[in-house]
Amino acid sequence: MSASDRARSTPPTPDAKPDSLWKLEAREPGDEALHVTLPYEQGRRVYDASTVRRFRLTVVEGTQSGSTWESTADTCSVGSHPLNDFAVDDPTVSRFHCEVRIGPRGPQVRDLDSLNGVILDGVQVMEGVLRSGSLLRLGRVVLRFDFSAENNRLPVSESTRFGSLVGASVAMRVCFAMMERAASRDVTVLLEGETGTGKSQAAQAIHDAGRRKDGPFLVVDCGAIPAHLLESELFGHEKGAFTGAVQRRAGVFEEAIGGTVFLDEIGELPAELQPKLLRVLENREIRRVGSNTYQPVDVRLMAATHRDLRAEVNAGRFRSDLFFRLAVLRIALPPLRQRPEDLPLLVDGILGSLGADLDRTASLRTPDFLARLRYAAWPGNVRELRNYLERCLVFEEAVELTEEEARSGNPMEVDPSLPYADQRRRSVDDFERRYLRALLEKHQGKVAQAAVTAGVDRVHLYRLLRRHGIKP
Ligand SMILES: Nc1ncnc2c1ncn2[C@@H]1O[C@H](COP(=O)(O)OP(=O)(O)OP(=O)(O)O)[C@@H](O)[C@H]1O
Repeated sequence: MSASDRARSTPPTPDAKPDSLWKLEAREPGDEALHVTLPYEQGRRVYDASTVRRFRLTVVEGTQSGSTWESTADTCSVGSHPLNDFAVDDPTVSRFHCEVRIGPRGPQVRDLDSLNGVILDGVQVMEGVLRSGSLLRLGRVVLRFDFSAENNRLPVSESTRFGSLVGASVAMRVCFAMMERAASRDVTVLLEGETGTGKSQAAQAIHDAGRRKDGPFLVVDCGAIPAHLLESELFGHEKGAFTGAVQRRAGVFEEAIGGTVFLDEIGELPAELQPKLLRVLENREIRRVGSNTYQPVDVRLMAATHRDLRAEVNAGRFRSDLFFRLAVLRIALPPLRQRPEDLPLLVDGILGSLGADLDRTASLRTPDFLARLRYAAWPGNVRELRNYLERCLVFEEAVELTEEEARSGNPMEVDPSLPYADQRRRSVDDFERRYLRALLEKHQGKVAQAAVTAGVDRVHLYRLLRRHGIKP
């Protein structure tokens, strides 16, 4: 936070709590909880607060009939695991069944890939909009959603920047508030969000703003390293531990002592390595491949994922105990399409970082230009915006957006001003991209399996993926 940002502190809100530490609501002995209550702090720094409607979930059918849960923030996870915000003890309810969230377009429910699905007012949905009185059926249990009379306040940073990240929207400033908190403690952080939303930059910025800033910050992309090499990459190996281990080698955890290890795409961590990582988080110790002894490591861990790990837990692909150890503080970075009000700041910040002077920035960012950016879809989020702005600088004008960047939210939309052949190609391209992404998601990126399901040759599938720039 800059000195000028700090100077803009506002007086404490009337209901500011004197509590200067965040509260981790542990619900099982030894377990840190997923649910973090971020306090308002008096004295040193004061957060603005934005408000969200408070809501209530009541069990109207099922064994816990009559029990109620009232929101304290903007989200509620519901499931049979005791560490959910609202734990519903019923065998037909999945461990993480669904999430209710007050989003930019009002209250919504999202199915977390539960076994029995979410039936909203009689209709099965993956995502659906709620209204007061809506009924949610989860297996044999029915919940009613109601708004309460009061509002909840969310902690919002007073700053529109954290490290290299910028954003003026409430959603980003809520994230910045959490990042400021994460920097002031050694807590394990799980960063969630679509590709290009700034997860890696956020991890780096939290490290840089924390007490380990002079120590190493080492990144491992769990999805990019073959499973059989990942263990040695993380924990190191002894000489002769396996064919090719000609000498003893320290792993990333040893090399990062005094600093931070950032595990990108943690959802790809192979099942056999999950208990080993859990041990690092629980006991702060590692064992090199081929060694019989554990050694202590003083390392902070941060992780990122573009998947919802709770759905991975439901599917049995990710250990729930590891999820809770990682998710002591969860920061969900919102997609760019949900925060168009960030565009002017992002454009200025990115053009500046690309070396554009004030004149070039001013000539490019006309109201028309910003309006076009506002209606684009940005599936690759800020990374895609950055690439686009770089193109504009190279060509010294506001170049056309590519089809993918420009596509509005509705994939079925057709443009009758285009020739038939162009429109058809556009629709087919759109279908192919969405199909390929869903196919890979279903098969966790395993192209051979995906090709069998799709009924196409593996080589053909690779060619399609390459054509659309999709990495398995
Ligand atoms: N809020 C932001 N402000 C400024 N730049 C941003 C912001 N968010 C992302 N960026 C920029 O977008 C690019 C992508 O960011 P980053 O690599 O951190 O995303 P990511 O979520 O980790 O992506 P992936 O999941 O694909 O690895 C970087 O150049 C980063 O600086």
